[in-house]
Amino acid sequence: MQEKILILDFGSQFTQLIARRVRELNIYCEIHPFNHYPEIDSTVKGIILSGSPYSVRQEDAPRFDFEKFHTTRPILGVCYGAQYVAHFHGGEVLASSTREYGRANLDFINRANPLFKNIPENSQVWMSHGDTIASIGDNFEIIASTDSVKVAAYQVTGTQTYGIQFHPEVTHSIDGKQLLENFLVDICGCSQDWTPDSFIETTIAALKEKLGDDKVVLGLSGGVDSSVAAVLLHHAIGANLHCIFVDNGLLRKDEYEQVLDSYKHMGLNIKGIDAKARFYDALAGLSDPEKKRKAIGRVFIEVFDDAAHEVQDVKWLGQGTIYPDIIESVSVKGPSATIKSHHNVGGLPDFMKLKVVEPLNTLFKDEVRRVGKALGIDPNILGRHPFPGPGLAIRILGDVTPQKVAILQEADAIYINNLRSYGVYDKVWQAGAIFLPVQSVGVMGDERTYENVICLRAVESLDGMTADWCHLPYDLLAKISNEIINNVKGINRVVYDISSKPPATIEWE
Ligand SMILES: Nc1ncnc2c1ncn2[C@@H]1O[C@H](COP(=O)(O)OP(=O)(O)OP(=O)(O)O)[C@@H](O)[C@H]1O
Ligand SMILES: O=c1[nH]c(=O)c2[nH+]cn([C@@H]3O[C@H](COP(=O)(O)O)[C@@H](O)[C@H]3O)c2[nH]1
Ligand SMILES: NC(=O)CC[C@H](N)C(=O)O
Ligand SMILES: [Mg+2]
Repeated sequence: MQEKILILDFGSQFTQLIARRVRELNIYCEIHPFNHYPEIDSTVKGIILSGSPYSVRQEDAPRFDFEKFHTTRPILGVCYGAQYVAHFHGGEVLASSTREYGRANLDFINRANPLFKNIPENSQVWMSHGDTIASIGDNFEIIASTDSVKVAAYQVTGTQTYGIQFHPEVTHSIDGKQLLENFLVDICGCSQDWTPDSFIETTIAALKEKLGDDKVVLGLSGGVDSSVAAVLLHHAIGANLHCIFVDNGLLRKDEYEQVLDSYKHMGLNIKGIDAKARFYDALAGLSDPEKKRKAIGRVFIEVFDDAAHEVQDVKWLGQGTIYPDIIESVSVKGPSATIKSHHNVGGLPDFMKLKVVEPLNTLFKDEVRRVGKALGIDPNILGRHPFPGPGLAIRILGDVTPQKVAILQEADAIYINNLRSYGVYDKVWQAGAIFLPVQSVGVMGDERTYENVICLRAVESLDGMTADWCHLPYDLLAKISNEIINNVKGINRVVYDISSKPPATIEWE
């Protein structure tokens, strides 16, 4: 059985980052809401309590059953997690006079404590809190301090429960990774054997057992996630995997033909379905982003359902869902406020009698790429920028028409080809052109024009959850702008998006 670390989420913006750091140490972990987690069985080697936007002093602050785990497993409370344990066990948490946000140095460290093994004097840590642990219970021992935060780290004496006020998961905590490794390896006893190869081996074995001789239909999009999912399933069930690639009329220029061709070379059993008209019909007259997404999701399901009937006796629908898709749709206080409906999360409609198989639903994107590499998948497929299932429909603001799609495809192709020829495509996490339904005045060949605007978007990111806009070179932007305005009929202005996520999102709808 796969050993793991459980991360209980109290709503911190850094919870995912904790998970990433744990995974980087080749240790498997799962995030669960503080009030809704699976059984703590023998595979759970330790528990991390996340930070939170709440204060432990608030009436409605998240509470959980700490006594249940205390002394049964090593526990590391981070920020809110540390404050929580201190506050309810003989100590006191108060509002500090100033909010402490940023770098600090540990001017006292108990070097004999295993949590601080190999961590140098004065180690820089990163703080983000408005409350402070003013006093601790008798059986607590301070194991690190800064000049303004006396209880920067503590241990509950005689137990393996620790609390730290700073955030080891943030890279500004220079020795944060070492501290996490100390906790996970030395204190929890994790074996660091979770690698792409071990993932592939256990996943293929588990898929074989789960699927037996059943047939699976998988939506293949040409993207990284579904490609890796398809190859894993292909290893497990061979010819019983039936891949379907839908031309929804919302793909990039020439993508349908190129993708079909590259998959045929991989030995996958793949069928292309031209459903352009069905998607355009469903989108006609819709301009609300959520309505557009819902309509696309519905048609996808209908097309998959038809395809499944054609194959006959299909029991499963395969999907390339990855971990962030799932995390984004759960929250610590009930279902999260929906920011965008990702069409592949949330289950299938009742009429579809298929069970869902999602071999990658515990992986982050970079882990999916590593697994794909270990499976020998073409680097050109693995290196592709993420492209949303609803495709160009959510990059055309407002209503979608085949004419607008054609304009956007041309502009987008010029943009992406230039990123490639300039050698920056692989440095960018994701790029795409956006069609703005805004007309502005221009002048071309002495004639007045009154045409639409294309916005270029390019971001850097690790997993799509947060993102910064890319500082693309001016000469490259100038070349792209020129080419688009000179070659794409209907466009007379190009702008560049300089918003980061949050508060903006990567896609515009
Ligand atoms: N045109 C399509 N044809 C068939 N299935 C699709 C299509 N577009 C999306 N899907 C399905 O929806 C899932 C979610 O799409 P998503 O874009 O998140 O993942 P992806 O395309 O596999 O990877 P990437 O994030 O790199 O684009 C895919 O894994 C795939 O199963
Ligand atoms: O499969 C998908 N179905 C969707 O409905 C969807 N919406 C956004 N995305 C992709 O998710 C990442 C984050 O996007 P946002 O910052 O726009 O939310 C980015 O990589 C987006 O391209 C989607 N992918
Ligand atoms: N990052 C945190 O967990 C913050 C905890 C608490 N809300 C505070 O401000 O101190
Ligand atoms: Mg995609």
